[in-house]
Amino acid sequence: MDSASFPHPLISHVNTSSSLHRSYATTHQSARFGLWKNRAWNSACCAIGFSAVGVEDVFDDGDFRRNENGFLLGALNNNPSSSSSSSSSSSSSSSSSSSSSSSSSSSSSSSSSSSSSSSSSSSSSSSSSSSSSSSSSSSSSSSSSSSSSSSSSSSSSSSSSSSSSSSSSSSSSSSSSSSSSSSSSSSSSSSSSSSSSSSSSSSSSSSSSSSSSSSSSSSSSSSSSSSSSSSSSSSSSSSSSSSSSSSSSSSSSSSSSSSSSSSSSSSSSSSSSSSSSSSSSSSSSSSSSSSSSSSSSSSSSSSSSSSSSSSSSSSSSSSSSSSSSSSSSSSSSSSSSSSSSSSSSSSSSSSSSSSSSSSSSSSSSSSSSSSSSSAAAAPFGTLDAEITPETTDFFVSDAEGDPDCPSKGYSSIEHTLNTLRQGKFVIVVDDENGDIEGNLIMAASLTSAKDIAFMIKHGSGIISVGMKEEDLQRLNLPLMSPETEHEDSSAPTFTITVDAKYGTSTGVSAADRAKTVVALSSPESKSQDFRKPGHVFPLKYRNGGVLRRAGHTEASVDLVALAGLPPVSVLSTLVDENDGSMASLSNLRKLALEHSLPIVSITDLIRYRRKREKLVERTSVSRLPTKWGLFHAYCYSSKLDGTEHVAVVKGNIGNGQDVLVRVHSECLTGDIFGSARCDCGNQLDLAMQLIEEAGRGVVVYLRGHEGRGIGLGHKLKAYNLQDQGHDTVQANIELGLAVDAREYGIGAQILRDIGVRTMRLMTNNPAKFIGLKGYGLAVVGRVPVLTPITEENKRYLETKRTKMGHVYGSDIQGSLPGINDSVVNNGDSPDNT
Ligand SMILES: Nc1nc2c(ncn2[C@@H]2O[C@H](COP(=O)(O)OP(=O)(O)OP(=O)(O)O)[C@@H](O)[C@H]2O)c(=O)[nH]1
Repeated sequence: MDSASFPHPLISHVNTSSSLHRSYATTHQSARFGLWKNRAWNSACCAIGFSAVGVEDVFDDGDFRRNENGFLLGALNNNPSSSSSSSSSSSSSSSSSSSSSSSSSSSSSSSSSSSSSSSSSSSSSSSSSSSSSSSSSSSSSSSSSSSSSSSSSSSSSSSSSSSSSSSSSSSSSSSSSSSSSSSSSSSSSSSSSSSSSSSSSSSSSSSSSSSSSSSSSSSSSSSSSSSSSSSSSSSSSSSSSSSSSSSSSSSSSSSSSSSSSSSSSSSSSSSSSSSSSSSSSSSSSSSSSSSSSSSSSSSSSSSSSSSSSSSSSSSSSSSSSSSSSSSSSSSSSSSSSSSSSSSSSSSSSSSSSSSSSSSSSSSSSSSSSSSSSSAAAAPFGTLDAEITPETTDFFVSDAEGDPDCPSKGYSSIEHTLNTLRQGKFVIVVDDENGDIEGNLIMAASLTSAKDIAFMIKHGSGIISVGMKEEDLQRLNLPLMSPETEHEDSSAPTFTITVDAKYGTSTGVSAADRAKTVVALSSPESKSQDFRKPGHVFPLKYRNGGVLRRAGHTEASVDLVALAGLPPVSVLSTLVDENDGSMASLSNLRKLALEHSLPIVSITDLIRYRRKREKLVERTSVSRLPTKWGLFHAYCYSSKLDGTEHVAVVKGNIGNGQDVLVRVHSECLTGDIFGSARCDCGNQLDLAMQLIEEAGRGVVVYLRGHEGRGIGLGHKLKAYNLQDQGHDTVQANIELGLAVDAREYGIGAQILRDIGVRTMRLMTNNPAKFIGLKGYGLAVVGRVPVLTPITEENKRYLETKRTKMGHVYGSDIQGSLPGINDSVVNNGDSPDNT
């Protein structure tokens, strides 16, 4: 009948921990080349998102553009290590910068950085990164920066100034070196420098220099930090980490301090890493900054600056190593600082396995910095969070499946509807990735005694009737257990049972039950036409149907309604005729074959409905000046539940190509009150800032996503559990709630309505880019949204990485539902989850 679990991938990307523990692939190569053919991936994508190609057809005007690098062609940074750094400029004193280390058993590391500038383009990225270790040779890293200059006064103005400055800085590049010591910087021109540090057994040093930027009034400073370590790795690591953390804190404070001078966003990040065992090497990072008037980039120890007027920037980083992945062992982390996005230069290294990444960085804006700075910076090394450049090649897939086609082995929706119109049964199966449940369903209005006998023979014996709320109210049929409706969205919603009063005897025979079912389907029926309790079990359909809950009740009513029949269904769970257990998929298929019944998947039904129904309505648009700049606010109302969502739009979306997009889940505590428990507020700030800098983009703010869909009250309860030792995933489970009940279809439709066609999505969450694809949208790039890691949020972030598949690095270490899970928990910081 209806035990379908709420966490259906198409509805609420509820990431059960099991599904979340799956990783993309065991290797990056497989991530790059094998993933798309991976059936699990396909089904995950099919289930959660939609094929860009397929949906394009639906909307007709979808215009999908391939990544210019081409699918699968772009360099995937599969070097688990990378280096990152970021820098910031700050007001007077402080410094920034960061770095990461890499270890190499032997010797030196070189770093190079390159800066690239791009002028006009909106995108920029700066970056950072972490380090890598390689047993053999060297690693290099360097990186980049972002700048912020600050000037003047108010925070608001300053933020805009920072934005301008950072907008001027653009791009990042990365260089990578592979095995040997060479480093190549791929992308662009300008300066590169290298620094090297070496240490004998292990050392890490990081040096960074930063450049300053000054903007009109304010100053800038540069600083460098370096850390070195000596032999003992532990001490070195600790020292480096502490140094880095201190640098980070200083940088974060610098960001805030810069905010004092002007608030600009700047930020910094640092990272350090320590390698546990063997060695460490250093990396240097450089930062460059640009200001509106001048820009410079510098890199590492010696800084060379290039100036070009407006744009510029810098960054690069990379490291490489042949094979070892540092990410797991040596942890490095990075953080953020301002700027960037987009254009990534993907440089890649030549060597087989390594590639580098650079990335961009981010920052927190002044306003957010308060929260970030309020919490002590965490010692890095707990979160493997390399910052990477925007990537373009790991989630645009041809292999998502065509939503017009049924899943393999299932009947099409159209065929199913035709069958229902003829008064016949169909078998409805919930997601084959979960526990299978098959139900025999048909239109209640067309049910005969023979049909009920068939259901009794093959089913559980319980005959249920799916009904809409208004019909239940008309018949005065309250829920048997009202509290379950809200507390447990996965629970079937049985009302009190009934028998038709007229023309029946005991109510239990097939004929009597058929009469009851037909009576329930009649719009003319009244409450007094039924005896209560009885032998038929009405079930309350949740408004929105399978788009809200992927249950058999909703599926059956949706199908009957789509067939043009009164929206009342009859359904019964199919069981194994031999032992009474739940019928297996093969049993279901056998039954379908024997009786020529269509067998339909709820996943396909959801896809079918989503393709055809508009779920949001634009209700108003207004000008919205913000502290970041001028935006326009678009209000949308969900047709499913009336929730109002907002999209904040910058610039002219135009042809909708390559739009910088953030789909942000509501987090009252983080977004409004600056909670340091999570990174939400800082991410929102950063997204707004980056869009302002880009001059074009959209933040969709999804209400109802609070606490990953569990609501504010539950989230606060989850906080308490986390204070008692649970991680964020365990806390939700402990509360009996979904780990992640969010659904992104509404967000996708809002983006579509605004005119977005292809987007560079700012997220670290794979579920998001999967969930947003389709609807005539394609995700052509990912822009990491990395903000400072603090003592308060580091465990949360680490849990997101290890248990929820969030991707922080250049390598794909996160998980995606449906992909094997051997890699995710790779040993780093297990106790942090
Ligand atoms: N249940 C629960 N929800 C939380 C907690 N901290 C933040 N959230 C919610 O998590 C949601 C944000 O999800 P995240 O996983 O942080 O980030 P994301 O949006 O999935 O991914 P990004 O795009 O990378 O930011 C918001 O709705 C927050 O309210 C927590 O401790 N428990």
